[in-house]
Amino acid sequence: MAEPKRKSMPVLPWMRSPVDISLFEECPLNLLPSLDSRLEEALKNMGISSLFPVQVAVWQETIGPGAFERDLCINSPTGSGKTLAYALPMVQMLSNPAVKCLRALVVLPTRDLALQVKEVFAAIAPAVGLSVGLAVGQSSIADEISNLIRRPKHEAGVCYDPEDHSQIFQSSVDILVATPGRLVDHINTTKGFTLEHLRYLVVDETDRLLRESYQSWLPTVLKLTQLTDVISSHLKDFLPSTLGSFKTIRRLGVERGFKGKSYPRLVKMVLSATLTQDPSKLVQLDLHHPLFMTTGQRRYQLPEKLESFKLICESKNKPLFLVALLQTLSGEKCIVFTSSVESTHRLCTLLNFFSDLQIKIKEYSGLQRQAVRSKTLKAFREGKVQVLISSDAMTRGMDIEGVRNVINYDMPPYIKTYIHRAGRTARAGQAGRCFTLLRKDEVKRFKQLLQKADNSSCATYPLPSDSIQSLHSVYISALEKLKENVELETSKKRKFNSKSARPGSAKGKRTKE
Ligand SMILES: Nc1ncnc2c1ncn2[C@@H]1O[C@H](COP(=O)(O)OP(=O)(O)OP(=O)(O)O)[C@@H](O)[C@H]1O
Repeated sequence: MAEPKRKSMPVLPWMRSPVDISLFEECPLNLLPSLDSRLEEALKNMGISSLFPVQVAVWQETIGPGAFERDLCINSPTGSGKTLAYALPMVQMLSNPAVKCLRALVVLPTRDLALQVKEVFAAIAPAVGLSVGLAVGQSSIADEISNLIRRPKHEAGVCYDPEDHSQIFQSSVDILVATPGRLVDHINTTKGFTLEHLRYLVVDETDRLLRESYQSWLPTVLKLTQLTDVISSHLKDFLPSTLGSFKTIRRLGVERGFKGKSYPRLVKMVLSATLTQDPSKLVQLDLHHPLFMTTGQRRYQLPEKLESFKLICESKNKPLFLVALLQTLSGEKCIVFTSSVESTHRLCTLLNFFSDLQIKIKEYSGLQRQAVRSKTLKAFREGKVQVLISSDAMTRGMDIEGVRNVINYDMPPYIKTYIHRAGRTARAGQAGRCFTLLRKDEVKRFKQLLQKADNSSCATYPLPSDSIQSLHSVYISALEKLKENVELETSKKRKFNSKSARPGSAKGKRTKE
């Protein structure tokens, strides 16, 4: 008899005795201890009447007895409500500010994700006198600066030191939601942008953000928030100019939860549905006495009400199976994931040549301009588009109401990819289905991959064979059209590239944002 597989033990000792989020229960707002009544009202306006388990658990460690004493590392399934889990206690702690200054920073890997998180803050923060800003490069840097920094009118007769930015610039926001690249731009170049007063740092989708350096945003932020005024006077002349305004040194002070320290500790919360346990990655965060919070015993969890199915077919018949599947799903909102931006484009073009398919299908990928992506996303949210063909640009964090199905057109290479893709459905306790199209030779590897997650059973989805047969002739003609389309696009691209390469050509000078 085969020996049962041993669970892998985290290397870091503090990860071995986590708080188990699954032991917490939903809590009605009126029973949540110490919740500010204005926030309760704001939550009700959002349609929220109780907090989810991860939100209750984090509340206990922040506003409750935990009192923000420790940095929190939160591993909780997709759609379990992690955004509000960190947003709510931070907003409550920062409520009724005496002066406006940037005190909370939330970093996310993509613009669309940052926009989504900003909406959550914007729904609760104004209720307690806080404002939220966005630094994602969606608008011009000048527009962004004017939304983030205020320059108060000078009073007559008062002398101002032009070098002292704190006298002439003021933050317009208390909370900033940012992508790493734009954040570094502001740190380096925006006059008056300061992390001097920062009290909370959230690194959402931590494992994704720690995978790349993104212009060294993390060491930069940590450096700027760790230095004290005392050190500053000695180091001032030696810091590289890339660290931007030296006004980002934090002020001295004492606050609750930072016993024995003469300056406020920067509280960090890091989160993911697949939080890394790699010490070499986590060390970059410089966590203070971290507390690991996770759901259940298994490292990887899928949403409780997610059903997983597989469809086995030959490579060349994949489009046919996909079309037949989409027909059986009869217009339900659906995201189809492919392995690359190129195959996203090709598949979307091909599907739109299936004339009988009465479904609005659009692509969403990193190859497109942000404006196009945002427009597509809006149409998908509003239900004007029913099927989104996406590269992994949509994999993480995106919360779109009513997505009932996720289809892996290409098998996800890792369990983490499966979890994040599948997690676009079955959110907030709703039911959802994840279908994966597989070649015969992929079945075994896919089974092994799913075994790494809880509730990993995956039945074969029964597609009636006549539904596939009937599509053959349309498929042949759609393929022909796709071929013509690819040729046309290739020749257009060639022409564009040769024009761009000409010396003095305006297009040749265009740079990517
Ligand atoms: N207490 C609540 N009651 C009802 N709905 C909630 C509650 N908290 C969050 N939600 C909703 O649940 C959905 C998922 O929340 P959220 O996006 O924060 O999940 P997540 O855990 O961050 O997921 P992911 O790991 O995919 O980023 C959102 O639509 C959100 O509005």
